[in-house]
Amino acid sequence: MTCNCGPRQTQRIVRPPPKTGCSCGALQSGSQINVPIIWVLGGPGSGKGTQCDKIVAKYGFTHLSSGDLLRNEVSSGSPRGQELSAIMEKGELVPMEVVLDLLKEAILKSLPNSKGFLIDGYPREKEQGVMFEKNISPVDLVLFFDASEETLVKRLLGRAETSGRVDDNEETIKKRLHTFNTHNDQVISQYTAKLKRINAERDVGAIFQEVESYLDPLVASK
Ligand SMILES: Nc1ncnc2c1ncn2[C@@H]1O[C@H](COP(=O)(O)OP(=O)(O)O)[C@@H](O)[C@H]1O
Ligand SMILES: [Mg+2]
Repeated sequence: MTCNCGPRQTQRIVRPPPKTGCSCGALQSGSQINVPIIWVLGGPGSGKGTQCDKIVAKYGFTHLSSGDLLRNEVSSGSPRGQELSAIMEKGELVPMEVVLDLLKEAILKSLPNSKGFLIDGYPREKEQGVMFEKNISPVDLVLFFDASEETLVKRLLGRAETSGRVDDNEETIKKRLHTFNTHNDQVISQYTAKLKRINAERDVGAIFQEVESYLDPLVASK
């Protein structure tokens, strides 16, 4: 017996067109991003937050930390926040869609007034980077703060004394470092010309000088 409804597999997913002229489908609102987008990468404790604060002070960029967005969701007490909390306490990565949604919402909210975006601690996995560029915007620059495991542990244990973060304890730190090391090489290997590998063992000021040498030309060219 033949059936004329056609095999289910052939059903197409039709994406709605973006509301404005952009054919790449980035950002559902149709808003174009014409300010710099910078990913800030590095192991936990490598100084991403510290450098982002200095970048914000000089360039007025919007700093979005995926970790902070997630921690805000946790402290909102929503059911999604409770699930996230359990994952983060284990030092594991939360589902990709959740982080991407939170970032997208935050970018859209700040877009009208932003001079640029620092995306701190994202992407953690190769696929997260692919999804970001597909769904939000291409990245302009990838800053990678490179420090040894020994330095990272030392700084995080220092931060633990004041941060109150549930994941700043020795056992979770080790798991976070393991998670980071497992994924990071794959993430950064995707980017060649845009990737700036910065020696993060130095003092805060020396590191920032190098950061400025990448951001000044970028800002001038946008
Ligand atoms: N270049 C540096 N030298 C020494 N300590 C640093 C440096 N950068 C950051 N720190 C300290 O290390 C800890 C982790 O820094 P943070 O910026 O929170 O890292 P991340 O955001 O990458 O996890 C903080 O206590 C911070 O003050
Ligand atoms: Mg941080």
